[in-house]
This record gives sequence, C-alpha cells and structure tokens, in this order.
Amino acid sequence: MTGIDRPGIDRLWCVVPAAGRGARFGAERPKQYVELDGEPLLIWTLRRLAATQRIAGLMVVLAVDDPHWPKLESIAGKPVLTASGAAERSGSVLAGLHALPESVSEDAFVLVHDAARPCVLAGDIERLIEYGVPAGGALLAAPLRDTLKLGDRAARVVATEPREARWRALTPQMFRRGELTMALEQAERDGVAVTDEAMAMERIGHRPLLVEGAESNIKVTTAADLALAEFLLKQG
Ligand SMILES: Nc1ccn([C@@H]2O[C@H](COP(=O)(O)OP(=O)(O)OP(=O)(O)O)[C@@H](O)[C@H]2O)c(=O)n1
Ligand SMILES: C[C@](O)(CO)[C@H](O)COP(=O)(O)O
Repeated sequence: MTGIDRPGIDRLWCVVPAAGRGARFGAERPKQYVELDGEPLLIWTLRRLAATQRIAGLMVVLAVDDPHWPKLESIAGKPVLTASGAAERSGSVLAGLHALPESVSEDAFVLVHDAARPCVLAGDIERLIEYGVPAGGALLAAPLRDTLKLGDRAARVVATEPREARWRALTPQMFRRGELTMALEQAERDGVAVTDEAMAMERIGHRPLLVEGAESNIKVTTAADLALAEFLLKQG
C-alpha cells in the first residue's frame, strides 16, 4: 500500500486559475482558449486534472464575462464549478477558494493548478499529495539545471550565481483551504504581489515542501510554448 492509498486522505478539490489575458502569448483570444490539436488549452488541462484519481472536483476561475467558456458542468465524471476571477492571479485563486463548496472544510487540502499548464502528469500530482499532506503543504518544483547568471540592465553578466538549492516553482501547489485563504488575504492587505501560493504561505511563516516534478510540466506563456506543449501531450 502506498501513502496515497491510505484511508483518511480524502480526494481533493483543485482550483484552476483561468482568468488571465495571455498578453505575452499575444493571440486574438486569451491563451487558455487557443486551440491545441482541435481543443482549447484549458480543456486539455481540465482533462488531465480530472483523470487524476485523487481529484474530487474542479473550480475553474474565469474572467468576468468570459465569452469562450463552454459551460461544462462535469468532466470525466468530476464536477466542474466556476467563479469570477480578478486582475491578478492571486486574486483569482482567492476567488476560487471562496467559491469552493461548503463540504470542503477549512482544514481540507486543496490544489491550485494553472490553466496554462496542460502537460502536468497524474503521477506528479499523486506524489505531491502523498508527500505534501504529512508536510502540511507542498508544491511541485524543478531543480535548476542550467548555470545561473545575474545580468544588469544592459544584459551584461554581473555574476554567476550558485545554482545549488535553487528550484523553479511549478503547479499544482497544495495547502489547507483556510490557511491559504488567510495567507492570500494577508498578502493583499500588505500590498505584496505574490506570484504563487507558496510565496503567500512563506510570508506567514510556512515552509512548503518542494516535491520534484517533471520538467515537461511547462507553462504555456508564449506562442512558441504551444508547439512544445502539443508535442509533449502526444507523448502521453
Ligand atoms: N488575473 C489573472 C491572471 C492569471 N490567471 C491565470 O493564472 C495562470 C498563470 O498565469 P500566466 O501564465 O501569467 O497567464 P496570463 O496572466 O494570462 O499571461 P500574461 O501575464 O502573459 O498576460 C493562467 O492559467 C492564467 O489564466 C488568472 O486566473 N487571473
Ligand atoms: C504559479 C506559477 O506558475 C509558478 O511558476 C507562476 O508564478 C505563475 O505565472 P505568472 O507569470 O507569475 O503569473
């Protein structure tokens, strides 16, 4: 029996922030609705998540008046709910946390996963839950593989930085619903822009566990990333 098969670890809801504009991608519609092999990017992401046994349901956070959302109520037998997002990703995540069903207690762990990461592996999500629950919260992350340079405004190297112990934050990230809500609200009150859930938790004294995830869990940010995502999705 593996850790994740242990009774007592419930299935988790996943908040999927999908309210961004995709400015860096530069398409005529938000990048989560750009088609990849005939289906919007967002649908690929939701399918991957829904296929993960430990995921109970999906809370998709959409831009206000999103005209593209296909009004799904379920996917692969998992309920799909929606909420309206905010100007920043952190505000969209917060809106999703507030809109979760009442059955998701404050103590329950929830996942947060970018709509823009369609290639996440079910196995990585399972490991995140397996190691993250006993650790009190965790995120998928990839250790830095390249040599790291500090540059100046003219793109001249100022220094070569140590790469040991440096990780790139991925998603999903997993924390207790109540704690994460509190952490994101605190960051908002303090006027601090947090770029991921872990950063909000770190600010209130948590030390989230880094769980190594696949490098293939890319975030589709620019148009060039889309072809890579398509290739990776075809690998299964
Ligand atoms: N106000 C926002 C901004 C972002 N996101 C979501 O957060 C994820 C990661 O954000 P990013 O890749 O930066 O997406 P965009 O904000 O859309 O991209 P850009 O910064 O290029 O506009 C995406 O799934 C995006 O839809 C969101 O829900 N609400
Ligand atoms: C949460 C995230 O995907 C971790 O890498 C990332 O920070 C979100 O992207 P953004 O460009 O900062 O919105």
